[in-house]
Amino acid sequence: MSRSAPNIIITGTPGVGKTSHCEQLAERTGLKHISVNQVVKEKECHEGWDEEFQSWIVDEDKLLDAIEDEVKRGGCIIDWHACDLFPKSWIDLVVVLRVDTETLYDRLTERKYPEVKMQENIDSEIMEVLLQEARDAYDEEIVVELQSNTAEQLDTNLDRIEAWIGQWKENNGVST
Ligand SMILES: Nc1ncnc2c1ncn2[C@@H]1O[C@H](COP(=O)(O)OP(=O)(O)OP(=O)(O)O)[C@@H](O)[C@H]1O
Repeated sequence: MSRSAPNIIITGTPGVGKTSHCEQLAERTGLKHISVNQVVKEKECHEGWDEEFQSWIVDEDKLLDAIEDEVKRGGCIIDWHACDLFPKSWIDLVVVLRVDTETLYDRLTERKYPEVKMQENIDSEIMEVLLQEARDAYDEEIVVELQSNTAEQLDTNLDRIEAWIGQWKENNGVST
């Protein structure tokens, strides 16, 4: 099935700014924001709640089944802190958001994250875990790393992604 608009994953360590980017990008472009957290919760794509990490234990097969039809039509912005479970054939662009350690620390402190979760996320950002995961799972040319420390960077990122969507549509013969 050919897509009428590209599918984009916006990923990164919790607190980098995925939701902020996805919501504003959806508003600007009309693409659909798929918040995986919300899908997991609403469609019960999980095997229970992890108390220590305060997060759902995701059933990936159920999750993929839940979003497959929508994603295959195209025009989805997938918002999640993991990316390698989505089939390569579904995805046109993977944006990995990055943030400085101090900024991430402040954002997670504000959210009152449990200590174990806070440390895990900060380590993960320092070790570039999500960037590596994206590079391992997708072709190099569709993986883009963008900084998300400031509101100015967020705006510039949105401009870049919006321009990329326009270019994708042109390349794929989709009128805008
Ligand atoms: N580029 C940015 N500049 C300044 N503040 C930002 C930026 N991106 C996000 N923030 C702020 O950081 C906090 C976390 O952002 P957001 O919820 O978008 O992150 P997230 O990656 O979606 O987190 P999670 O994975 O937990 O859902 C919010 O208070 C948001 O306003």
